[in-house]
Amino acid sequence: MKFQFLDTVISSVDILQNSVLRLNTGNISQKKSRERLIEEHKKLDYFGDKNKYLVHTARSQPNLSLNLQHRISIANLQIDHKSTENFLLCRVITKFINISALLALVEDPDGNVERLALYNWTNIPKNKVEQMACRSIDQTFLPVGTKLVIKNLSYKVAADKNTIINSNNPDDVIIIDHHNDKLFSDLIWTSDLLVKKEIKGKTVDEFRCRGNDYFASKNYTAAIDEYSNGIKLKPQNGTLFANRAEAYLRLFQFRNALNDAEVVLKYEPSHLKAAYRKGKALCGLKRYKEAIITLQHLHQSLKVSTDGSISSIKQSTEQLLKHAKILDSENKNGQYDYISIINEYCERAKIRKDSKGNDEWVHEVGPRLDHADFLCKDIEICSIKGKGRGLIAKCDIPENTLLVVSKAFSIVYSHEVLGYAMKSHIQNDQTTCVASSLCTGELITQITQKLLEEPYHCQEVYELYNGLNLNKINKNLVNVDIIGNIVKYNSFALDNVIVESVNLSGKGLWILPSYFNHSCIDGNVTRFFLGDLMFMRSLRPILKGEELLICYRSADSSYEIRSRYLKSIGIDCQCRLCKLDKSEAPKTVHRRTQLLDTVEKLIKPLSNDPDSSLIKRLEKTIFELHDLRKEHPELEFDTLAPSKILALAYRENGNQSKALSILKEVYSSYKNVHLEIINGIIFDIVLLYINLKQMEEARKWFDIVLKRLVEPILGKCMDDEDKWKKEALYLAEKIIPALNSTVKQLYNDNDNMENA
Ligand SMILES: C[S@@+](CC[C@H](N)C(=O)[O-])C[C@H]1O[C@@H](n2cnc3c(N)ncnc32)[C@H](O)[C@@H]1O
Repeated sequence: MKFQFLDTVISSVDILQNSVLRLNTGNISQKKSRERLIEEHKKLDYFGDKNKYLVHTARSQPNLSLNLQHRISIANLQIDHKSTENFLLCRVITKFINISALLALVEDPDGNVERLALYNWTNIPKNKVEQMACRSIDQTFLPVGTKLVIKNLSYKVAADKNTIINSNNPDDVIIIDHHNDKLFSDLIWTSDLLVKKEIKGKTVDEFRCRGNDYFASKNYTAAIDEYSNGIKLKPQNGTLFANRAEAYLRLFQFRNALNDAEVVLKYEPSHLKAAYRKGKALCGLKRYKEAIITLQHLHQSLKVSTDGSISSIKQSTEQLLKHAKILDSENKNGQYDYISIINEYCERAKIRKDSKGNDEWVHEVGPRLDHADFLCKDIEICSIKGKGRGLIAKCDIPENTLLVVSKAFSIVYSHEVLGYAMKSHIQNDQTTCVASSLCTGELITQITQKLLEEPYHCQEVYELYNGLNLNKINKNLVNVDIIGNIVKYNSFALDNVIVESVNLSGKGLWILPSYFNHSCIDGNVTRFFLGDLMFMRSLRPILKGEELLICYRSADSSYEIRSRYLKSIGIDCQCRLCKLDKSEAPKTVHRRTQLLDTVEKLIKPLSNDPDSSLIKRLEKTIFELHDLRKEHPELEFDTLAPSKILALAYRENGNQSKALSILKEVYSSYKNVHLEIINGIIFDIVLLYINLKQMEEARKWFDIVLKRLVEPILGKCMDDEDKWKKEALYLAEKIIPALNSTVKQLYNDNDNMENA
């Protein structure tokens, strides 16, 4: 299967190769030792394609003539530079493995080692005769010791951020054998010269120390290798298992971490660190109750211990136990401390100014938050006619009830693929489009990588693939085609929340929210993102048996845009808005398109100086747009944005009361529709009242917008209104810092705030 990301086509095999490379190679961009590279290459073998292929025959050229001056060493290769004149003389030092390209390690005469990827060497045979000639890529393919000359090579940074030599044309690779090796007969290979001193077998302790060194440099994959080598020598070594458990925790491989911690505890039940790590792994695996029992047990034994050296683990255990209890309560009761979650979010999404005043991420990745999932017991997944599965209310559900909280299975932020500087400084439609495409590609790769690491997740992910017969596929086998489809049909784009003027965008896969079906206009569930956490609440009272629906694409985008997207994911939406849109006469559709074009042209120069003729033309167009839908004014959304602009134009012309009346009219017509633009309209009303110094009215409207902004997170105010409002204000200012100055104007001293 091929995936198109902008103008780049990537095959599922390439995605698999990237994932396998990342999985098996310590993701550090630094030159690695020969030993380390060999270790990593060995691990790729497991993922190698064992099928037989028609393989290009490597050439030996008896009359090869080369200008030896153009021989280049691996150390002199330049990233992203294609060398047409120079050639590389190298020698194969590992067997080749087929993962979309043929991968092996080569050394040059100076002893430098690098990865080599040979592309376009294999073919899938078409006919029987060719099939006979097929072979597997094994030890006999360009065996270890084969000397090669490679022309036209390029040097790249691969998906795992390590370097790799690429050759795309088999004709550029020439075997150096007895026919032509005279060319290099004077050359001495450094590795041949090395005195082969007897390498003493490493001890368990040496493996442990090397593992610790890798751990300290945050290369957890390499650390795991070293600990594993030590474990092979001495399978009862508790320290190695305990250390490896921590390395697995750092890589979020909780099942592996738990296994290791349990091995230690089997032999050494009082191993404190292993018990702590077991508690952590259980939290990661969402087995909160077991985590609490483990940690309580540990806490108890630490309490009675008189050993002074354990104070730090005592403290961490107390903290982790407290956290496990919080996670358990979140999971069981849906009780979330929103203030602390928002604080945690702001901390992790922190931006600071660099010396030139540019925004700079303190955290290059994330934010990813550590909170539990929640599923309201009053809803369930059922089969829905014509839609596959969906969610149904088991009983009547009040407005603003927390239905689901879900942590992303995997999330990719735009700044992680683009770099924050690029995202913030070249923010335009094109960047957004590039970012979205890159995020999708990266999301598929990361999910693939996660499933390769922990195949037990496959089932919950594959079950999202509507229409997939799970009996027919191997649930533990990672399949990039399936993952690609799951991402296409189920991924969510992050489309809200602004913290410190940072617009976090990205894409993710959330498991439970993926079961919600779509309605353009009759959605009864809203979603709200805080980093990788998605909160879903009922938008209005929902009756028993009613389907819970979210909106995949906003109703105020045109039918053309909406339906194009919905069709791409197999939805022929039958909501009242789509039915009306579909039933419209072509003449009406054409006229609307013309009018919307006119609006577009009219509002473009508006930011300069809106004159009265422009206002008149805008009013005329808005009137006509209304008129096109006069039978169904409740389903007319085209005039929302132009009306907001019209009000702005009146305000710029000094007619604030007219601006106010336009905005208030829009609000009263659309206040029950869940559209983000309505919040902007109410906020404009607040600002107009502030300008008019009518603070009481301003505060009244501010309360309306505050509720609309914060209720999706905090829920409705239940009893203590003052407390609710204080929390709401705090959250709103964190989420939308632009509110800060408005709040100050509205409640310009602390006393007023107290009375708010
Ligand atoms: C995110 S999934 C929702 C869960 C899905 N129904 C399932 O069983 O896995 C999106 C898919 O659900 C179906 N779907 C969602 N909303 C729909 C609607 N309004 N009408 C028809 N199919 C819908 C489409 O097949 C769509 O590709």
